[in-house]
Amino acid sequence: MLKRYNIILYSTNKIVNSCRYVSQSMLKSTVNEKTGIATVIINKPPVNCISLELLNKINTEINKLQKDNIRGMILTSVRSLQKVFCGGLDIKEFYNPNPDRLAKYLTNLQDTWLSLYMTSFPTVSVINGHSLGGGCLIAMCCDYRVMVGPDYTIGLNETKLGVVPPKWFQDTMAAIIGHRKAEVSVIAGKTYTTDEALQIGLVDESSPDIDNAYKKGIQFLNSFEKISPWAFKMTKNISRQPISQWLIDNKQKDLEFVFNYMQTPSVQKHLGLYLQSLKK
Ligand SMILES: CCCCCCCCCCCC/C=C/CC(=O)SCCNC(=O)CCNC(=O)[C@H](O)C(C)(C)COP(=O)(O)OP(=O)(O)OC[C@H]1O[C@@H](n2cnc3c(N)ncnc32)[C@H](O)[C@@H]1OP(=O)(O)O
Repeated sequence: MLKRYNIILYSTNKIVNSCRYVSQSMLKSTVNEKTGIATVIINKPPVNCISLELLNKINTEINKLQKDNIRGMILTSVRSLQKVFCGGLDIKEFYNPNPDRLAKYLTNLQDTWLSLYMTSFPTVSVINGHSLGGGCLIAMCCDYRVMVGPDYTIGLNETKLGVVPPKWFQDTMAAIIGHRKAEVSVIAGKTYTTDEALQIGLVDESSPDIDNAYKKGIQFLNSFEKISPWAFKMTKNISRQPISQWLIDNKQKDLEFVFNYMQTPSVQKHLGLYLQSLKK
């Protein structure tokens, strides 16, 4: 049986020297057997945008780590992408969608958010690049955020695409920076530089480089060495349960609403224009 570990969601290849397992595509996950800390690296060039397949992998991995009783996790993006932590949900999943696949996607998104938001072990996102829309969401699910800077941006920018960030996206942000600041932020689809994100409390620490950001993440996880895993889990659960319970209670309603809403001509038109604007 492994020790209890913390998780840092982070993008690097060289930190972990003692690997329990590594999956080769889209998501690399390693557990340092000495420290019990998992490093989960998103590796989906060019911008780590989240397709249905990547979503499945993230959810499966979190659930695996949950069973392995790790001490903590770092979540990050592969270094070779250089300037992107996560470009958000894959807009192509929403544009002219296949209805079956869209339903699967939205269900998986709900489940992955629930898994990552409610992990029983501590989690850190090492945000080593831009982190927009769903990218900001997964970073916000973690217990601690260290963002590399100064030139990257983070935020829930959905309104800029002509879509509405669902209630649980907005609640996740409000729990971190407070209702008023979150409201102003999501309405305008605001994105923040590393310094601005630090100032409003969207991230906990900043760092000029990735290695240092990773060290800060590890320090955060090590701060739980003397905390009982049970006390950690129960306290986090009490803190986050009101937000997660809303989704658990309203999953089907939320799914049906978003499923229909995403396919309306007006949303499709906006998504098409946004996709076009991203093309080189
Ligand atoms: C009553 C209740 C109401 C509730 C209603 C709810 C209904 C709402 C439904 C909610 C679901 C919708 C939520 C969506 C959340 C999101 O995540 S939307 C996406 C947000 N992300 C973005 O806006 C980022 C867009 N990308 C960029 O800004 C840049 O690409 C970058 C800064 C990340 C990186 O820049 P750079 O390195 O210069 O790369 P590019 O050349 O721009 O991109 C390369 C390549 O990737 C494609 N691409 C980029 N991002 C995405 C993406 N998110 N999805 C799909 N594809 C993407 C880009 O088009 C380029 O493609 P080509 O190489 O040109 O083919």
